[in-house]
Amino acid sequence: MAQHYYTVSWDQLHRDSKALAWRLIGMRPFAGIVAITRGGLIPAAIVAREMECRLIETVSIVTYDEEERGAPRVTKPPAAAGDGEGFLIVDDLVDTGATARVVRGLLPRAHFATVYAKPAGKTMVDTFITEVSQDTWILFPWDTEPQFIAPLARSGAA
Ligand SMILES: O=P(O)(O)OC[C@H]1O[C@H](OP(=O)(O)OP(=O)(O)O)[C@H](O)[C@@H]1O
Ligand SMILES: Nc1nc2[nH]cnc2c(=O)[nH]1
Ligand SMILES: [Mg+2]
Repeated sequence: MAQHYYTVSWDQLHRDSKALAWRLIGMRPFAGIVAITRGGLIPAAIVAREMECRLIETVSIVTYDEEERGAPRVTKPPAAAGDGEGFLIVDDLVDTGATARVVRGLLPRAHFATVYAKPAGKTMVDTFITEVSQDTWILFPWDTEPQFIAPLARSGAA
């Protein structure tokens, strides 16, 4: 179980994904983007919009069940990205790097970008925006919803 949680709002995800696009835009024109589903879908859409890229491919890979890690399982390989030459891979985050290792094996020549990164996996990606500690679990807006919190005075703090 994670020691800390880092909650990312829709606004923040949009800002951080745009920052990723800023970082990538000068690198080279990419022929297309490969989104790693599901987590990479929304960051990939934001990056694609900023880079005016209209060719989006997907690779589907399942590594976690909530916070429980398993062996990465490819449920749909990328169909039209060859060996990755000229393509940009986008995922929401790299944690241990296990998912990235498998996708790099499928698309060895692609540029790999994530919005968030943890220390154990960050060397697996070429570009990322924000680093969090290894014992932090990132909570994305699609995994959360606002809820009522009791006033401090009722919590025994006063
Ligand atoms: O670096 P790793 O330790 O491999 O972890 C990173 C991967 O884990 C999450 O995917 P997940 O397997 O939860 O599937 P999802 O994208 O469908 O939520 C996340 O979206 C990354 O793809
Ligand atoms: N939502 C989420 N999925 C993950 N998969 C691997 N690490 C994480 C994380 O920190 N947050
Ligand atoms: Mg994922």
